Amino acid sequence: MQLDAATQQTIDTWLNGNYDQETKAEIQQLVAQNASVELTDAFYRSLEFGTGGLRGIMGAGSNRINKYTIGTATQGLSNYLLNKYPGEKIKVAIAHDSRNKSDEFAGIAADVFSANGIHVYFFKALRPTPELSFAIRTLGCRSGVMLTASHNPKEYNGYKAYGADGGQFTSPDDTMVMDEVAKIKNIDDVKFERIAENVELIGEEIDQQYLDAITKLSVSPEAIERQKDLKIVFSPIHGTGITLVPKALAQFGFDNLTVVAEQEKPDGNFPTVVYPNPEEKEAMTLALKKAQEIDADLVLATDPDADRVGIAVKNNDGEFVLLNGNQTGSLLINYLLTAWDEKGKLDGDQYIVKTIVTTNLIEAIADAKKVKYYNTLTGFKYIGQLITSLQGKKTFIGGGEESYGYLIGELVRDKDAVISCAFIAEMTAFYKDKGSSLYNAMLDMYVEYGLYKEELVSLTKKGKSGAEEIKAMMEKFRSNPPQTLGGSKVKTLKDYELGVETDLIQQKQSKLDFPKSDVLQFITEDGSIVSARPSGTEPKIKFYCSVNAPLSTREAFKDVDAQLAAKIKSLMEDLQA
Ligand SMILES: O=P([O-])(O)O[C@H]1O[C@H](COP(=O)(O)O)[C@@H](O)[C@H](O)[C@H]1O
Ligand SMILES: [Mg+2]
Repeated sequence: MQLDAATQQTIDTWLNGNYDQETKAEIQQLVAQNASVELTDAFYRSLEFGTGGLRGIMGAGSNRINKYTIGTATQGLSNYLLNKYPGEKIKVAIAHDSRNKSDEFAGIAADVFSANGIHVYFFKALRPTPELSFAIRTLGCRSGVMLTASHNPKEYNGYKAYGADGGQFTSPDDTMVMDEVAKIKNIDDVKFERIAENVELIGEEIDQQYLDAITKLSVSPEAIERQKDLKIVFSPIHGTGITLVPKALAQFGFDNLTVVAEQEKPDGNFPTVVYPNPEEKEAMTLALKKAQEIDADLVLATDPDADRVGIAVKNNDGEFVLLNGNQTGSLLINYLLTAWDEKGKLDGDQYIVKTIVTTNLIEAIADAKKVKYYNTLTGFKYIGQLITSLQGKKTFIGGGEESYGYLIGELVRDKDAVISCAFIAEMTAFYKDKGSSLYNAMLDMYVEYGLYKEELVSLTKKGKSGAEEIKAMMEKFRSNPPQTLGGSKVKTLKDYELGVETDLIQQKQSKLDFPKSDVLQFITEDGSIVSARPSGTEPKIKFYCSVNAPLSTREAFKDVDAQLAAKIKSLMEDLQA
């Protein structure tokens, strides 16, 4: 069997150390089978904090999610907190989603925090990720963790780690936590013995505070009052959305909700879908079926930890169409700015946020409404960080990213599908109340600002060899960038890893004002953008394409849309040539 020395050493540590029999048996079985690929993947490194915290496949190994890696991460986080807040009675909050073992891992995190003398507010049953962010802020916690792998396949689990502001850790604290985790060389240095008096159960009282707070954000309660029978279909896709989305919609005033029965029950095997990800068309099938059956106005579906939401609306031919994250995000921002404007609430102090791989349509909308916009790197944690840095100086109206994540208001510092569902329903009611529909509101938005069409192409490359392949692809684009894309010259290259923007026509370079990140962007003379980056949560390389063209009328939509689809295809062919 061919294993490198460091990997072999880690395996030996696990086989000889204080790990339980079940774990050792799992490793020994792989050793007996000479499963060098599996062993390498499981042990060649320790799990690292990526875009969305720790995330990995469940199983034995330093590069897997198991009670030992969760325990070690929590010990590292505890050490960081104890250093940062010496002499203080530190409080943290813990929640978990519906995945297999999420509850068990949440218990381990509680054991370790409490054993370190940290007070734990422990959600006694599954809850959405955004509610954890809210709880951290409301309960004056210094940190919090959410046990979830978000929308990843069922084999995965993970650990989203939050700071005192309710946002996921960003630099320099993310590295400080990781350094503390890396310092733990021996599993015996992790305190697994729970101190029961340090663990306090929480639940309904936080739910109610959260629901009351988000209801106050509502901008168009009159429209909802008149359209309260808006027919909404909702699916939690076997996740945590069920705990709060129906209540939030009810509290906003909607009283005609149908929950997709087959997907209502939380279940870590996600038995009715291939992936529990509302970005996947297939995951929306049952919700769409229900919507057709009852002739609904709106379809909403949330991912397992209820921070993402996918939606579908009826087009003018009476068919339900799925909107992508750029469309929903643009619609939300357009609605919010319109409604704030109508109420005379825009006074120059407000702002919105998107990420660099999210549609520039949002910039066009903000410009037209004279509202300031910001771009951040991919990762909602950067949006959260920005909100915290501007808190008290400017007002955050809303923000979002292409990967189905949005947030309205400053109560939470992560994407929030509960708030988003309420506001997507509110905007649908708003346009219906004006005699239009959400679909027509989208067409009108395109007529006003131009039709922006985006597509995400991801290539999956698993394991150590996959990671190397992705690295090589990025290097190739970096050293040999495309000259033309979709028939138009590439005029700008942005390299966020080097922090440099190059004007390829004038051969001029300038600095990019962003933290370093492995992202490349090619911008053509006709305004198309292609961004390439390795995913930080899944073994994938991602290509984000964005093209746009003017749209003269609602009726011209299908033709212009088809032209833009063809353009994206040719762009992607050029890129892969
Ligand atoms: O997975 P989630 O929903 O927690 O979301 C996390 O991962 C997404 C995908 O990231 P990547 O492209 O690096 O895989 C990011 O867009 C998102 O901001 C982040 O919060
Ligand atoms: Mg999620």
